[in-house]
Amino acid sequence: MLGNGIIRSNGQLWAHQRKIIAPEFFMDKVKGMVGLMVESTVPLLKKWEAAIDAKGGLATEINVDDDFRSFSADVIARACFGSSYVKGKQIFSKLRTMRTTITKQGFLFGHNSSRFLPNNKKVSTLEREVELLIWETVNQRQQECLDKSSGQKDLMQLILESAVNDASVAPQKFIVDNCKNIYFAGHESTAITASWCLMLLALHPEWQSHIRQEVAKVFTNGLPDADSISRLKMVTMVIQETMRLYPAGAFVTREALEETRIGNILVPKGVCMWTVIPTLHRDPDIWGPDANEFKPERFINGVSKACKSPQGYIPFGLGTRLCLGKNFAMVQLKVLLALIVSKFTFSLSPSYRHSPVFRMLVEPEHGVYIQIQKL
Ligand code: HEM
Repeated sequence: MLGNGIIRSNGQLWAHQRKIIAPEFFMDKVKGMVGLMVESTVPLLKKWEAAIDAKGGLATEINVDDDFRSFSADVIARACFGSSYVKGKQIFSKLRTMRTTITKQGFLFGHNSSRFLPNNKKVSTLEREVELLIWETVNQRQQECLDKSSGQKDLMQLILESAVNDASVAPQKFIVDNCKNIYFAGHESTAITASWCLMLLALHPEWQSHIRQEVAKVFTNGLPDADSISRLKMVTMVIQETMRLYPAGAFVTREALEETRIGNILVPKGVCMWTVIPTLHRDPDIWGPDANEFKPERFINGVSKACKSPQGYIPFGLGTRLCLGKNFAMVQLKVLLALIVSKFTFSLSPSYRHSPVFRMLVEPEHGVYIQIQKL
């Protein structure tokens, strides 16, 4: 599903791809995207307001998941690719179907290649359709770049140039694989984290109040900007605690490139090690006896004071392969949560059924339903 893009590649090819993509998500670049993140939040806020108005202002049930997916799809498409949302939306929905089809077969990443399995035929068809759509978007983007000849290059343009200039890679595969990687890594992980945040905030109205007070103090004119976003301490703590309890990415994997000793375990060359993030994040030896409870206050003095070991908290992984969208995801989540909580009050709907499920990412199996009212 992810081809040979940045997520699955190693060695020279990985280093080359990381060098192109990572700078696009450095904090100074991300700070410049706060405005477009706010713009992408507005339709969601309006949609929820209209739903409440339609009920005469009474508490209204809302399923948040699809709206969060649309929001993060919009942000990533506009921030990185300048592509039209309509095409982006089709790509995301096909990638999502691929992800759920693959995980139905019980595989983690990649799928059994036997063409006799009925689901594999579906996955291959979806794969072809996704590649075609991405390629159309690339062509459209190439034309836009020619028309505008703008000095500012976005991620799509950088990937395009790199593919054309590098003789060691097949340009079409390089572009399609990396677009799929960014769409996949950047879109659903953020949307799912936002769903878990709303579920936990719905259960903890006192944290909605803390966020509201903070937002009132920090935002001028009720809207975030690059400076005020970095001062949202309560919002950050809520996101950190949510990602401790429900990290969207469930595993960090590493292959031993040579025989390696870890403590008193000898890991033979070629063995792949999987660290299960949710287990680590709920280990009472690292987090204390309240490890299963939602307590954002544990992060008040930062991650290093919240747990016994800095490697005990890894929602974005660690080391050289640390998630390169970490800043982008955090800022996006802060904008979204701050605006929602400053406009609405909400509780968990009786329709919500708690069932975290692993489908490459850990998501709420039946979605998150809330009862929401305007403030
Ligand atoms: C809340 C949202 C997100 C979570 C929980 C998350 C989590 C992760 C995790 C656990 C890894 C593996 C790190 C490792 O192996 O040490 C990872 C890698 C990665 N993430 Fe994210 N991520 C999120 C958002 C994003 C966004 C928004 C983007 C891009 C726009 C992104 C792009 C990537 C890429 C490209 C990698 C592979 C990095 C490499 O192998 O060099 N992620 N992410």
